[in-house]
Amino acid sequence: MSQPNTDQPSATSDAKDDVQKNIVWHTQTVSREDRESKLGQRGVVVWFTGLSGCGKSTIANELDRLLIQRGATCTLLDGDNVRHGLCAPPAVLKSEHGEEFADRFGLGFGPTDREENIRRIGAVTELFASAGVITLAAFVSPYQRDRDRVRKTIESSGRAGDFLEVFVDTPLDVCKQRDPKGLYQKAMAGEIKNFTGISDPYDVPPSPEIHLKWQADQTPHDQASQIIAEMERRGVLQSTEG
Ligand SMILES: Nc1ncnc2c1ncn2[C@@H]1O[C@H](COP(=O)(O)OS(=O)(=O)O)[C@@H](OP(=O)(O)O)[C@H]1O
Ligand SMILES: Nc1ncnc2c1ncn2[C@@H]1O[C@H](COP(=O)(O)OP(=O)(O)O)[C@@H](O)[C@H]1O
Repeated sequence: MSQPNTDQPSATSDAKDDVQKNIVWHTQTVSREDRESKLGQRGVVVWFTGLSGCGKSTIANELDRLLIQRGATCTLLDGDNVRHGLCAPPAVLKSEHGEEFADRFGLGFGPTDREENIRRIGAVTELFASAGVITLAAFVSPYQRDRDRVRKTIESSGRAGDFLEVFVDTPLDVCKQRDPKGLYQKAMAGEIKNFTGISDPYDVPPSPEIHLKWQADQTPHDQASQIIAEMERRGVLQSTEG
């Protein structure tokens, strides 16, 4: 957070400081541990990152299904869906809230908008994880700095190891070939700007907890099972055996 300018305080910065001073953290009666113990699980965040079309949604959906099947309480936040509500673009907000509001709070794909997108989603995953829910999040999240900030948020409200970064490492050429929504076609034709992998950068995670390297013969079920095995190995998910 930036320090206030004490030499020439402006009315605006004073007002902002006052707002902050008047917001006080309230400790809750029911603890995170109480909630986790009731659910019989640890509230962790499994964060999928990778290019559009790499398989984040497909694998996350399969993982969600497998976790539910074994009795876990989990939820799935997915980029395309969240960008219809919590992180809607200006055009969606405009009719209901007006142009000024839409310009201020609507999100696109520029670097600052992606940063705010991931910040909002990170805050939501923290709320779910604090409630003891296994939270799956599937977002391009191309910037390492933004992903690291979410990790810090999750681990500082819970424990080290509560954030698992899953890098869905599918080559750009395979993603382009799949092109399930026709977006690469449009991006290559210059019809979509700032498209990750084409006209926008992607920071390869240097040390993800789980690295899903593309192999032609691997199914989404194989990859989701690999994640479950790694969660068990790390002790963040109870094994069903024994
Ligand atoms: N410019 C650009 N770059 C990347 N992706 C784009 C873009 N424009 C639209 N889309 C579609 O929006 C989905 C990505 O949204 P995210 O919220 O995951 O993006 S980000 O994390 O803020 O980078 C992404 O979803 P997935 O294909 O599921 O990854 C695309 O369908
Ligand atoms: N092993 C695999 N894992 C994930 N997706 C796969 C796999 N093989 C093929 N696909 C296909 O690739 C596409 C991936 O799209 P999607 O899951 O929406 O990716 P993302 O969410 O990363 O944009 C889907 O059409 C899916 O059926």
